[in-house]
Amino acid sequence: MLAYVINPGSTSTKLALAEIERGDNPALPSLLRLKLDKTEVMHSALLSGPLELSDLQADLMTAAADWPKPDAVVAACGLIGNLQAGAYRVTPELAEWLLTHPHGEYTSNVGAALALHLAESRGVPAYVVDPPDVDELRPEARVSGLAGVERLSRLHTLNARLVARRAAHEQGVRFQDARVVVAHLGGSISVSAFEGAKIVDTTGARLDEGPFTPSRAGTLPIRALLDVAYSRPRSDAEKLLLSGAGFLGLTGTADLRELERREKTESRVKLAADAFAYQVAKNIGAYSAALSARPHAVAITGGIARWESVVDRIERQIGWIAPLTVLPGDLELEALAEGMGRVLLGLETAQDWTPPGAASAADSA
Ligand SMILES: Nc1ncnc2c1ncn2[C@@H]1O[C@H](COP(=O)(O)OP(=O)(O)OP(=O)(O)O)[C@@H](O)[C@H]1O
Ligand SMILES: CCCC(=O)O
Repeated sequence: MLAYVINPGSTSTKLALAEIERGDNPALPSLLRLKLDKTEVMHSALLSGPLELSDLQADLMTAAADWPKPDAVVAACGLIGNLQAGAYRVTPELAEWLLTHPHGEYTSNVGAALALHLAESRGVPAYVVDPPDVDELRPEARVSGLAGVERLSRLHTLNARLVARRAAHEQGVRFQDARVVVAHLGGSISVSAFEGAKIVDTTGARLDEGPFTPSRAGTLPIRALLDVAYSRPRSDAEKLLLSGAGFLGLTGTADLRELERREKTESRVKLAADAFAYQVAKNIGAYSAALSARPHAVAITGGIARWESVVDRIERQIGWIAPLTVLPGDLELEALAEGMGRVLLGLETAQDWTPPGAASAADSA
């Protein structure tokens, strides 16, 4: 099977021609064979209007001009409304909804429109896979200690699901039978618990919970949070918590490659790295406890998984919980291709998207 794969980013769009086949292990049917021919289309500004969209559509058509006809086109997408994980058919309504209801700074809001354009030009269907707001939380995971405040599911779904599946397969366990904890350690961070192929609990990835990040504060003591909130306007508080905290606030830089070099000679940097590894380990422990039994695997991914001494510290602390899989960087193109492949190969069924709220409005009518 062939698919065009699109992953829009803030400065470029990653594209791939993916060849996807069934693997040869009948015990692990979703362990697919994947060949990706990757390319990158640069764009100078965040897309915000129809002109920029048509420019990018034209760029992608040029990049894929010589590619053979695919069976489908698949793209990453933004928030589409608290759904189950998996593939969703892109309709003109979904593409338009993502462009006109962008929640937050999700550059991938444009993904569905790009996929639809390329797919229509080739006469094949378009899909999006595993949006960031996939919501499969246990009912009790939703409840906070303050009535009316719900915990949200918003995470690095694409990468985390792929990494969870690979970690399960590494232990010889089918994803739907596995319990896995995934820590995505990138520019933003989420730690999530997977059971029965569902994301049953997560720290979330933005103004939610979890470890500090290169420039975000992560979970804070409530009294400190109140001090921050009451000492400045909300927008300044958000700016501080999202882009003036974490490693940046503790050491003066969010460049972790630089900190990796400095940690041997600077006690302040070593303490920050110790604290980061400690917070990640504690969250892995907490999300292991969200599972019904000991996890089959723990996995670490994202750019920070390249910082070897941090990974070593984490492994020393959580090694007793389960074997550790380390997959540095992000594998979003692979995740999109595999998600598409599972549908094209008949291992999963694609779902139809309805706008958030449409079902409940219909129910109450
Ligand atoms: N070799 C390395 N050693 C230490 N840190 C590294 C290394 N390589 C990358 N990083 C850090 O990883 C982080 C970037 O991770 P990643 O590329 O996963 O982030 P992103 O894609 O920008 O964001 P996100 O993962 O939240 O979508 C940066 O803070 C960078 O400093
Ligand atoms: C998945 C969410 C990532 C972010 O908002 O940083």
